[in-house]
Amino acid sequence: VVGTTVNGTGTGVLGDTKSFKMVKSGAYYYLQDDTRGKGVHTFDAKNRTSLPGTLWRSTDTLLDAAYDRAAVDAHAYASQVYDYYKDVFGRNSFDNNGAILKSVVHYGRNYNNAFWDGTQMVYGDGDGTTFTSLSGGLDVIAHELTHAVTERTSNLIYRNESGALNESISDIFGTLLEFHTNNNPDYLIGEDIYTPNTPGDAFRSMSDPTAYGDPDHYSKRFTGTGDNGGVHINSGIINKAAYLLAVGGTHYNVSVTGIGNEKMGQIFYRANTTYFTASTTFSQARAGLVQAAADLFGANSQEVNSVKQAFNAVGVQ
Ligand SMILES: O=C(O)[C@H](CCc1ccccc1)CC1(C(=O)N[C@@H](Cc2c[nH]c3ccccc23)C(=O)O)CCCC1
Ligand SMILES: [Ca+2]
Ligand SMILES: [Ca+2]
Ligand SMILES: [Zn+2]
Repeated sequence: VVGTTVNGTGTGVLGDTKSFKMVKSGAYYYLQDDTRGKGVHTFDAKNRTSLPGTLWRSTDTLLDAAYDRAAVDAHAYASQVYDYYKDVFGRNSFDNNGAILKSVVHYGRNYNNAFWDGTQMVYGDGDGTTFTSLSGGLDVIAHELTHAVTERTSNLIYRNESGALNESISDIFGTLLEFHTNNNPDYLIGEDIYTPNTPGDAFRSMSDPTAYGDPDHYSKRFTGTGDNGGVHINSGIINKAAYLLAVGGTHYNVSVTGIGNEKMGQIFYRANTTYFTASTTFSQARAGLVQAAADLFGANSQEVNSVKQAFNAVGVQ
């Protein structure tokens, strides 16, 4: 819509208060942020599955009803992910040309998932037991938006090893968003929205993928056809390598010197946007990450050595 920017405030999925930009047009206020790129727009699918639904409209700037919570987080967290890519990597939205960030909430009925469909981020409300509204997890939103970045850069094929690499990159930046914004950061994925009645669990772990049945070494990779050849399963191998690269540690008797989250993120961002291609395998990813680290820190740097150690530790040469 065409209108004037105003400040909105609201309650998120976890009951936390946050502020965001809205546009006032006539008598209504919309979840439209005109201050970031070409805009951040949040829609309401009204529990149906036609997309994108309608641009979120309110009669005031206070979104504190239960039905508003999913939209508040989708809008505020999408803005935070926009700011991260702009401030940290100088990337203006997923297309690096300010593309409008579209989010849709209240998709379907009790829909226990979320996805990037090539045009927008779509979030279900969950069934209230296995999941609560999936836009309530900053790591989930950054995960989905990173699929858009990957699609516009390496465009890693969403199947087998390139797909698991695609998945891991999304988990990595989902996690880096939590640390960058200091939003209860951890190396778990989906902890804020998974099993709302059970604290401390998640559906994936980067620090210990085996905690949720995912492999933490190449010798344990899934070779079946399910899950597009295990894209959400074998991502554990790269997730573990990324965790070790950032934090350090000894894994299967291989010691890795940690270099910190920021440098790990820089290396993965540069590799994904410069060296990875649609068909990049785990082994080729190692080479691309080594090259990215060399570009950033020098061929004989600790960072380069730590990338090699991390991939040795998960059995990828
Ligand atoms: O973006 C993705 O990789 C996932 C997209 C899944 C999807 C793909 C195509 C159509 C619909 C849904 C969504 C997320 C995901 O990892 N989903 C996993 C785990 C999961 C979520 N909800 C589930 C319900 C049942 C089984 C598994 C799941 C999956 O779909 O495998 C990412 C972060 C949070 C949810
Ligand atoms: Ca997390
Ligand atoms: Ca839980
Ligand atoms: Zn994903």
